[in-house]
Amino acid sequence: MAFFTHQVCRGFSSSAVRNVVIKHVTVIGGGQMGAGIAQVAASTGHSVTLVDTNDDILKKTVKGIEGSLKRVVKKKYADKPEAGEEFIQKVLKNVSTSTDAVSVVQGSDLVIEAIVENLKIKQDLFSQLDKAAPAHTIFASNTSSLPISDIASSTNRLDRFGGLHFFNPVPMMKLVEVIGTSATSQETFDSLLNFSKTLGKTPVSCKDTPGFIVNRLLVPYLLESIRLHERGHGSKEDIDIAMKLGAGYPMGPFELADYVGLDTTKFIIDGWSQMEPNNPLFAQSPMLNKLVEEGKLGKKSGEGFYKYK
Ligand SMILES: CC(=O)CC(=O)SCCNC(=O)CCNC(=O)[C@H](O)C(C)(C)COP(=O)(O)OP(=O)(O)OC[C@H]1O[C@@H](n2cnc3c(N)ncnc32)[C@H](O)[C@@H]1OP(=O)(O)O
Ligand SMILES: NC(=O)C1=CN([C@@H]2O[C@H](COP(=O)(O)OP(=O)(O)OC[C@H]3O[C@@H](n4cnc5c(N)ncnc54)[C@H](O)[C@@H]3O)[C@@H](O)[C@H]2O)C=CC1
Repeated sequence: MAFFTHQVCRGFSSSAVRNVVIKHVTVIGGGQMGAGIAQVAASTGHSVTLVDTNDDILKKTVKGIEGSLKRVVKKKYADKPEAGEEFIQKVLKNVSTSTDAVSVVQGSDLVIEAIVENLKIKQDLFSQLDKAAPAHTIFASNTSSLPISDIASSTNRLDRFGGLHFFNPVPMMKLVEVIGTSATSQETFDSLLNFSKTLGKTPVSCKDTPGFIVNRLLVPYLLESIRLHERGHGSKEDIDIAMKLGAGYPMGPFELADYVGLDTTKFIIDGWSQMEPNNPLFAQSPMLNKLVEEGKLGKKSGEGFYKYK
């Protein structure tokens, strides 16, 4: 259920929106990001419905959340294993699953989309949800690289649409980028900022520009690392060691690209190179393209630049 503060809604089309205190969250996409977002929301007392395309994926996602929670409690409840187990069960009770996004959004204050990085697929999803969700429900995309305004254009709730960009692995990474478009209402933006804080994260405000802040800097760096290797100027192992020990990064660029997912990395650079074909920062990488074509998508598929068990 939603609760509203009694503020005046300034100059936006919706009559239904005030600052929404978010209690029930629908997370769409149970992959790496959706699982992490659902886990963190459920751990901070929100009731969460997690949606994916089939029950096998959802079972795997919930198992993954349980595994991640075990890692969290191992540290947090090191001296009190029973309290740790109790915490895990409490969190898991806050999570339900569904393969029918349209039916579950009816009870949601916030929908966070974390499906494949493809504009048309995201637009199709939101267009359907827009017809089913209550007026007060805020929609947010976790897109890495697509304009939020383009995704939102498939709906009639432009004032109640924003970006919530989390980082991988969500349980560990403290940042959330909150993105407002020119049509996002102040009330929606504030609700998203407040929600990020209730998750224990630190939000930063971003404009709806390509890659927001982090990815606009990070993705060209990842691609330039791959190009450096393609030019024969360093092995991937040496480049990874160099950036960890020479620049203090927790992962080298090849480890990180594998961790993010090579398909997602390629989706990002494909979109930007189409938008600005002459920008050398957004140039394609034959090596990245080949790996994705071979289904080597990084850690999640068992092989990318490196092999994983
Ligand atoms: C593409 C986009 O749109 C945006 C993005 O997300 S870009 C990617 C941003 N992310 C990064 O840059 C990540 C960089 N890497 C790191 O910060 C770290 O390597 C890391 C936090 C992922 C792992 O830390 P690490 O010290 O290198 O490795 P590791 O020993 O496995 O983990 C340390 C602890 O982190 C915690 N941890 C790591 N992953 C976890 C997870 N998924 N769930 C819960 N806990 C986790 C655990 O407590 C773990 O301790 P245990 O080994 O006892 O389980
Ligand atoms: N991987 C990363 O490091 C980050 C990714 N992102 C963004 O988050 C989104 C998801 O990325 P990942 O979790 O890495 O992808 P992923 O490939 O791990 O998971 C995507 C999930 O969405 C599901 N899905 C696809 N279409 C669907 C639909 N129509 N309805 C319901 N479920 C559907 C898939 O079955 C899959 O389980 C992308 O937009 C990506 O750009 C954002 C931050 C970091």
